[in-house]
Amino acid sequence: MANTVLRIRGIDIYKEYLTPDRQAELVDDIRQVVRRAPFAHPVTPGGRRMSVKMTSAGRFGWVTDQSGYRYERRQANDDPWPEIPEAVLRIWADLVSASRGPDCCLVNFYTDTAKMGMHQDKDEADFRWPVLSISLGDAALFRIGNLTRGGKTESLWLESGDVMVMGGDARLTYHGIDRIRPGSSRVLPHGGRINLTLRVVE
Ligand SMILES: O=C(O)CCC(=O)C(=O)O
Ligand SMILES: [Fe+2]
Repeated sequence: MANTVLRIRGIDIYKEYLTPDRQAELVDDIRQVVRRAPFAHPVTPGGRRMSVKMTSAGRFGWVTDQSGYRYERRQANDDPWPEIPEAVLRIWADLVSASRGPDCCLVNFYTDTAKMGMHQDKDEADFRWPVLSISLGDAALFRIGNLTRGGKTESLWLESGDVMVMGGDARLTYHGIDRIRPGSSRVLPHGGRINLTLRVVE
């Protein structure tokens, strides 16, 4: 596979990092995760239902509801979150750290019309650890902003098999997903997009 690494505003984007076989394996693994931790539409602290469906794997899951954004050790039904699949951990070990694994794999599912507003990932305790993001399925228009809200932005399409690392000075860069390009991938048989973000929480 071609391994073009783009660097945009300090964010590393590994285009086509995952072969089609690895992408298919990850999709199967995520299907198992979702069986044990079903997707839900989270509600923001402001009371708005997010268009993206979410679930998590790992020691912590990221949740949001009227009482705020946070990490939880258990699902709403008190079950622990499923383990992060080995194939997912391998990507972190290869690109971030072989000695310290992530605590959370947030799983986002985007239907054709879902999007995610500009935000920072800042609910983690130690920003020296990057956030690693894996894209599967339909392409998504990813917008990269600045360390404070507003200002000029740049956008790029994240495609199935792309892996991104937001670390260092770019760890707290504002980012979001403007839109999905429906029908752009066959990796998910029923369409849509899965994004996995790996985070060190504690
Ligand atoms: O879907 C993406 O590529 C970005 C997801 C994201 O920013 C997040 O879950 O915090
Ligand atoms: Fe984010």
